[in-house]
Amino acid sequence: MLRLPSAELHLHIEGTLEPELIFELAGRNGIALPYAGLADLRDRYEFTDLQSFLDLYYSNMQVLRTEADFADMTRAYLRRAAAAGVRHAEIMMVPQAHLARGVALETCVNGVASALADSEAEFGVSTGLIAAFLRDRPAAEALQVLEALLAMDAPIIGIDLDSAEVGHPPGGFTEVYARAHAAGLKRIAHAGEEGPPEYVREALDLLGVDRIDHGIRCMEDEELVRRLVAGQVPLTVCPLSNVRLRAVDTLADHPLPAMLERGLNVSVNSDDPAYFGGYVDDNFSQLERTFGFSADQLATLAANSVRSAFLGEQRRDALLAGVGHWRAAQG
Ligand code: HPA
Ligand SMILES: [Zn+2]
Repeated sequence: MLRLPSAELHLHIEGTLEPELIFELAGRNGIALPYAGLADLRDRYEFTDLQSFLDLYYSNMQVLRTEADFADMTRAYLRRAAAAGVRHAEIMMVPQAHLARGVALETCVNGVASALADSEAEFGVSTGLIAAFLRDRPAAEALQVLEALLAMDAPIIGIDLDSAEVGHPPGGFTEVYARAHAAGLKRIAHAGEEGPPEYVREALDLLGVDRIDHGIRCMEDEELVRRLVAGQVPLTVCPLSNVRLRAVDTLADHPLPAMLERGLNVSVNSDDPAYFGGYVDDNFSQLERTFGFSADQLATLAANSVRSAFLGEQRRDALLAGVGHWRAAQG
């Protein structure tokens, strides 16, 4: 069967480090991991909330040392994403987490960017790179890193804000977002994953975001839902992530069907696929199984992802035509 083509807009490249690659990179770099083996590492993928995931996620990043490590990780994701039907991927990386470990900005940026540069030819996946900043670190540090990225002419299309959400509202980062806007970058922020609807509103009003990552808690605020529908603000939803981080109890409790029903501009994304039980195709197939989504609903989700991507007109139209072709093939 033809794979549903889509754009993946919410993807942390460091969250694509599969256990096998973690061990391979640790071996290559002479790093002793605190796990008895692959099974022991996998056993730790039981999360109670966002923070319990972040602790393991930041710890595993220590295996990334060289440009080749970042490039290999990125290439492995692109290969897997292509198999999942992803035709365009906007990929986040988190420079501060690597700088804190003594890895140079050039090492991580150039490593990821080198794999992205070959992606369209190698995997048929067009790409964009997004720098994510840590909201639980000072905004001044984020601003400093943004300036360094601009100074090195890093090939980024936008910025994002991630990590521990509750207690770290978007409003603290207005200066960073204003600087990014002035530099011609797109603005994205995680909001409304664990944090309240008010954080979504702040991201819109104070940061001027073009897109919200997650945003699922908007459903608690009718006025906010109306505003998001009216503006067709893209919400990059990550269903399996929300289950694994206990933002929802089970997939059957996920608000995605209700969000679609309300006319919100929602797409399906994998977030940190190595940690959350699957890539975009896994998300789609579990949604289909749980909610019995129709071909029209699946095509709407895919078309939303393409329309919400920061793409040139030609590529966007080609990908939308692919979604139309998939829909027609479903009968
Ligand atoms: O889902 C997430 N939320 C916040 N920060 C993150 N960093 C990686 N994944 C996530
Ligand atoms: Zn995320």
